[in-house]
Amino acid sequence: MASLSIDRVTKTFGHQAVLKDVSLDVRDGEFLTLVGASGCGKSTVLRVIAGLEPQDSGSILIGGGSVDHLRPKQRNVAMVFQSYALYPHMTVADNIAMPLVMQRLRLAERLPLLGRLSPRRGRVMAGVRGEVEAVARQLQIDQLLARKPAQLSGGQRQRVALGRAMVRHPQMFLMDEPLSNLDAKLRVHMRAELTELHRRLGSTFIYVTHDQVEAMTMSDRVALMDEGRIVQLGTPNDLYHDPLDLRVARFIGSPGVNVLPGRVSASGAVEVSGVTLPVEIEAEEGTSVAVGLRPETLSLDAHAGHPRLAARLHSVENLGAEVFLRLILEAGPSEPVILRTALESYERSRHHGSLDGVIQVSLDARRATIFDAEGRRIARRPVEAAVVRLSVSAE
Ligand SMILES: Nc1ncnc2c1ncn2[C@@H]1O[C@H](COP(=O)(O)OP(=O)(O)OP(=O)(O)O)[C@@H](O)[C@H]1O
Repeated sequence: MASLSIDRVTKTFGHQAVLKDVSLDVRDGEFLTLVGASGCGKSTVLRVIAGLEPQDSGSILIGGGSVDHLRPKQRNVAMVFQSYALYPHMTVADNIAMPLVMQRLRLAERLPLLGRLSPRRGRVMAGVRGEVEAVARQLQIDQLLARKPAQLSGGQRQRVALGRAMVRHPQMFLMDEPLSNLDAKLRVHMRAELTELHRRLGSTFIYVTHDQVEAMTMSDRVALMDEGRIVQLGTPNDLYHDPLDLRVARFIGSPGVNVLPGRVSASGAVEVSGVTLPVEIEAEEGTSVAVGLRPETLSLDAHAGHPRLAARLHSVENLGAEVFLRLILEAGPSEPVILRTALESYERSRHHGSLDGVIQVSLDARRATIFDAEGRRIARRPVEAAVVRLSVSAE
């Protein structure tokens, strides 16, 4: 177990700057996920931590000490890949044992015939077998130890790859899209298994994925990367509810955030799609802004103090417990916005015929996030709070 500190790391391939001044502190025992679109540099960060790729500048510290001068083996970190990288001709037991065999037997002792002559080999291998069995029991693959990888399911193969990483008791686990070869159902199952494994081992996990659901469901904290930089580092809740950049708002969440063009009024309020949001932001009158509205901030039911947008129903996606409605705003962009609601609310509105013709959609402005033309979040405070503050200071 160890903490990790990445300090102003840069990396260039040819003329392409792939990592641009990346800094990141990961706590001992933390599950931290690097998430971002393909090519943003996530795997390169992992490879630099592992020592598989030297950085151009900056420093990597594991457990408080620099590892810049250490070779991959000496860093005592284990990497788990999407392609399980198992040896097809070896049994599960031999695959898991491999790192220990390489560590503990000399070259001659590893040779099939010559090795048998070594008096040490039997003792070492008995110990290795015990450790392999213990790890296999933890991963519930102990009944598969005699099989070859071809005789395993995808999920079982991934567990063997995890076992091979665990058996070394590394300081930290580096995982590069380990679930992306699995089908959707198994991925959901393995997400829960990995979270549980992390809890049991108490080790530091650095996990790379382009799947925001994996990042949101498994991690203590998430670092969202774009074009070689970390755009935001925070808890899943921070990234979802409090994105500091429009790229974060757009990347996190499914269905995605609605983004509407808005304009700052004379009072500092935001006008969007024909309504004025009861918020006050720190921007000049006339400034163009982008208003981020998560699908659950829109509602079919009227709420006191919530502005209402006029819209027409475009299409309905019923998931059983909840329903996504695609709506075209009467005063807004031509592409639909998405409203997420409980089935009962949808059924009620449908029953009352209020989904026919023009629908009044209420909007919870307190949960809207507002961004400037560069996509940076603009600070805001609710008007009600501002009014209270003004009246207090006037007394
Ligand atoms: N060894 C290399 N030589 C040249 N370019 C490389 C090398 N490794 C990575 N790159 C480039 O660096 C960029 C970042 O790659 P990286 O694999 O870190 O991205 P990623 O975010 O992990 O993407 P993905 O999700 O597709 O794996 C890409 O444009 C890639 O083509």
